[in-house]
Amino acid sequence: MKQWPAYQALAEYGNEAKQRHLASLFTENPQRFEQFHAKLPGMLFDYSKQNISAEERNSLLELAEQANLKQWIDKLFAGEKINITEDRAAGHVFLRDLTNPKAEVKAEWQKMETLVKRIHSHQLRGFSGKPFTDVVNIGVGGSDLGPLMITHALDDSKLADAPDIHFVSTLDGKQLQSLLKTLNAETTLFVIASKSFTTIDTLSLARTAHEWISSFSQSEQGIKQHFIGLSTNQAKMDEWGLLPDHQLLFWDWVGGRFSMWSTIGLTIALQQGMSGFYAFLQGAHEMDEHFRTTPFEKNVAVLMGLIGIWNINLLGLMGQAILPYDSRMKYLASYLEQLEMESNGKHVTRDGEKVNYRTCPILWGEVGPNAQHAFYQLMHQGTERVMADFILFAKPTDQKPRTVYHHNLNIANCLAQSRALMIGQKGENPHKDYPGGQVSSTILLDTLDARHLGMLIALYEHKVFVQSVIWNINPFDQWGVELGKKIALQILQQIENRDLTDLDASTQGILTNLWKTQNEN
Ligand SMILES: O=P(O)(O)OC[C@H]1O[C@](O)(CO)[C@@H](O)[C@@H]1O
Repeated sequence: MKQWPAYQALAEYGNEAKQRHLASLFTENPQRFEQFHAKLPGMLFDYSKQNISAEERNSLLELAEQANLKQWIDKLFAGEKINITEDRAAGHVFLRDLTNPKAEVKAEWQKMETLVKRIHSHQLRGFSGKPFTDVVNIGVGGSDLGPLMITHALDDSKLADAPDIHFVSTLDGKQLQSLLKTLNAETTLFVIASKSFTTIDTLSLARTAHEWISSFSQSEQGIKQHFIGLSTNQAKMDEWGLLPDHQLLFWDWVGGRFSMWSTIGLTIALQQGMSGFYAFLQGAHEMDEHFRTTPFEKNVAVLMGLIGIWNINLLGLMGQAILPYDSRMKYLASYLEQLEMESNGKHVTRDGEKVNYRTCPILWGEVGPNAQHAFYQLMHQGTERVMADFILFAKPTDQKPRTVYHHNLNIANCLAQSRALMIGQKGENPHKDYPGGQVSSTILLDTLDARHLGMLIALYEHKVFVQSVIWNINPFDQWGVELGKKIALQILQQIENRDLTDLDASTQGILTNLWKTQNEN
């Protein structure tokens, strides 16, 4: 990044920008909103509350040109193998192009549609002949967080004949244990979602679910009706014993954290119907087209990515808050934590050189109105300078007076917080001083529905991609998660054998005390 000529100008601008107060940009320029927002149908992106001037933005746009961003976008959409460490394309964008689907994708959509119909019409039934009322998605990371977020957000518009959808992911087994207490085995269908179909978290839970169903039925064929698999690994699904028409495939060119656009989105289709799932894909495709074809200065994803670069690399901000002002977006922050930090949490360039600049910031977040009563104190008066994304939906869910009142109250709070963080206020004593100057962007979507959610998530995916290009890192692999998994398997064996050999003193000490406590009970 630092080799590009535009970076030198940016470094100087950055030092100047650190000296000014964000609020002064508004007093100096009444046209600031006009000049620092971008729009596309259904979405407005306001970045006027970022500490950036028009010249600084121009230099960022030049940096994008010099880093060959346009060529990288073309490579992404051409399906080139840009995930070099795994020798794969990153093809999630192809899943969303419904007018021009790949043959293998079309075939799988058809299979998914058939399965959804069989479940909705009660053709598919459990071991005792009863239809399914509940579906439990067993998966983790990308095989959990996307569908969890979307089905939670869209629960109000669930189809009348849709089953209730539940999610379990944690290998401690507690989530599954307490969920099973509320379910009827005769009417519960499990979806085993795993790109690799080797993840121990998912397979251990799937085995527990299988034991649970088996404790109610002796019929092998009947038990098989209760399980569906979603994976790229057909052989492993066969080995597990899944029926062929209970297997939905996707492909290695779909990354785990980009997989809810594939058959991993089955629970979304079960809740919203295939038309709802396609609306979700369509929204994402609209964002893909915007990203692919819009000049950089009006391109929301490019601007969002570049503003992140400005904040992180030139202004030194390392915390990114995600603040949706709608409780239906409860899981957005968890989802984006994986999307951004698993993608861009890298310390070497595509060529394997150690970077000499910062990459992905630390993301955290919460539904805005709750976060106001939790961590906003730090943002208003702490010592950390952070950046925030406020996400707001324009339309209330209905026109009932109480609904409209709550909606307006919510909007007022969102706007009050971004304004207070920006302008600050001098207090009667230092304890009541608000320094202000905390930067934010606001994403205003027309309404919360499948299409707009598709647009929002694709926007963040492309922002991540833009930043990866500027940082010259590969956002599509995740080698960092492997070491812990490997060590966990070794330690599990050592726990089972009560063996402390070659473990560090801390691990030995914890295990010794843990075993002692277990023996006491
Ligand atoms: O879908 P799988 O193969 O079970 O993997 C689950 C998750 O595990 C990870 O590999 C990280 O451990 C994620 O990238 C992925 O989304």
